[in-house]
Amino acid sequence: MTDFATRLTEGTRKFGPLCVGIDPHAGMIPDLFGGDTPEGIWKWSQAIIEAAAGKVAVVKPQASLFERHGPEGMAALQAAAKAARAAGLIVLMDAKRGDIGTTAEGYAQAYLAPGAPFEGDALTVNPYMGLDTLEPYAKQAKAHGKGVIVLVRTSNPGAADFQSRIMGGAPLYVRVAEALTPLTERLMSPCGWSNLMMVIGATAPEEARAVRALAPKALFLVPGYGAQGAAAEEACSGLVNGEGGVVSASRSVNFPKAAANAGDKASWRRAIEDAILQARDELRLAAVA
Ligand SMILES: O=C(O)c1cc(=O)[nH]c(=O)n1[C@@H]1O[C@H](COP(=O)(O)O)[C@@H](O)[C@H]1O
Repeated sequence: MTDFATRLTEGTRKFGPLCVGIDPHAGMIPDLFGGDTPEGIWKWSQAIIEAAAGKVAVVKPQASLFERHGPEGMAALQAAAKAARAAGLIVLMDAKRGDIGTTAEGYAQAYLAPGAPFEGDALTVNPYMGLDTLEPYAKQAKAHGKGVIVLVRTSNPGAADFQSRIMGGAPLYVRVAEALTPLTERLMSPCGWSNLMMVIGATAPEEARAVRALAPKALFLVPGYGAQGAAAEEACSGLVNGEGGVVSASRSVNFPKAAANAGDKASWRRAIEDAILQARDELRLAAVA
């Protein structure tokens, strides 16, 4: 079994660090696919996956935007994760789970266990309830070569409300990164990177450098490039010679202007592919600059 960190590192060596988000926002799914219905978001997700396959290594479906359609939306999420993995893409399930250890077990089984209903290669989780709550995910990661993606310094403006508060002389996000050191070690991959991935927003490049110094072996998931305003150079500030993580983009590659104006599926597909290739090439250059 080739583990998450190894596959991600090989994939980003080949394609660069862009991770294509799959974020079916309300009111944004073109009528070409059936609009904002469970069937529409599935057909649209499938088309995004087809456009991304062979151009990038990694995709990140956002669970809430499927969940809002209830069971049929969750069936679309399940189908999207399955289709992406079948297309050879590495799938980061973005559900930002967090619960006490005994019930976190359920989330770990739902998203990371082999054959799980929403099986991905890795899952985003919230560490706020404590290190013990990460154990069920770590157990799946260790047993099945999966990745655990822990929020450390998020990209949103409110990240400063709690994460930047000083705690014992250092910001809370630094304390979180420090506290994750033993888990990062436990989940080390033979490739030299850990199966522990940290979320570090592209909107916080200095914080990314600070966390990289503390966590030299953790992979980074860097959201905030594109629609949230961070530039490619900022997004890549925590990468090391182009390696050590991915930069995710959702709205900028899901809903580029040219795609909104497309009158048929072929021109929609061209617009999406152009947006993916432009972001991919920009990030690939910035990652090694
Ligand atoms: O974990 C995430 O993916 C995430 C963490 C974070 O700090 N900020 C953040 O924007 N995200 C996700 O990354 C994506 C960003 O989308 P865009 O702003 O459209 O590129 C969304 O799916 C967010 O939920």
